[in-house]
Amino acid sequence: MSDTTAAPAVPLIHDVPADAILTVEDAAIAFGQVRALKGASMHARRGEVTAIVGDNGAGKSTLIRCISGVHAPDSGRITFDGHEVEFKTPHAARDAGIETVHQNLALVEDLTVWQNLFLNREIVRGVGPLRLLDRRAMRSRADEMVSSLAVNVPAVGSRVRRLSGGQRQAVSICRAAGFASKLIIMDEPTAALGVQETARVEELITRLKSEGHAILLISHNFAQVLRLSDAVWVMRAGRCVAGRRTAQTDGDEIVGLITGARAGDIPVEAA
Ligand SMILES: Nc1ncnc2c1ncn2[C@@H]1O[C@H](COP(=O)(O)OP(=O)(O)OP(=O)(O)O)[C@@H](O)[C@H]1O
Repeated sequence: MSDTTAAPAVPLIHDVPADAILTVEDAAIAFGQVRALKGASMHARRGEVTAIVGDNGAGKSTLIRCISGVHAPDSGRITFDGHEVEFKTPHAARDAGIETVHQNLALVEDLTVWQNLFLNREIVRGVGPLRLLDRRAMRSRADEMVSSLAVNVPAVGSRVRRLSGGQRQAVSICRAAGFASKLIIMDEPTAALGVQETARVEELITRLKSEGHAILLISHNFAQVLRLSDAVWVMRAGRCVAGRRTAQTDGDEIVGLITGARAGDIPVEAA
């Protein structure tokens, strides 16, 4: 069964469509006494924007940190691109094709756009023990990355500290998209942006989707979620309590699911 809105006939955690690139099943993690995830299950399909929404403290960031190798869940299972995975580090997740655009963007202010694009994945050249950074190759590849995504950044030689919030976000997204990523996770990508910059970043997200990237989007902005996403998962108190095709839901239902005014319908084990 491929429709997340349908009631499961058997007590599976949830039904997973054949084109899922990511599946999280029953992920749990505690930080001391705090059970941040209590058996969260969700999936994301290839070539779609999948949104995760929920109130503050619902577990959204923790869930994406488990997917992106920042935290190892205490229990549960994550399947990515057809394989069960246990990422020990963000680097391992990146190697598998999962890129994350964090809220703090992780850019170095005093470095240029191209240096940030290649941070920790520099191109080196040389023979034998003599290894040199290939600045020319990185600059030219950076130019290609920026122009292929048509992102609104000035020359790749500009220092990040001179860029606007939207331009920084674009650099960060460009970095995530530029390295053959299969899944791009974005945590509140427009929270700090103005109206026009938000529109540009949303265009960029739509373009990445049309190029085949799967995108996992955390956003508190319901209008944005309804505009951009194909599917939406609602988290409450450490669980994904409902999954919907976005076209089949609306803001009222989502708010009700977030607050608990509407019961969730994904079966979960007892607390
Ligand atoms: N490293 C940590 N140590 C202790 N508690 C944590 C840690 N990370 C998250 N938590 C707790 O886990 C719960 C879920 O937090 P999380 O940040 O995942 O929620 P969220 O849905 O992303 O919230 P927000 O929308 O406010 O960012 C919260 O109670 C939070 O305080």
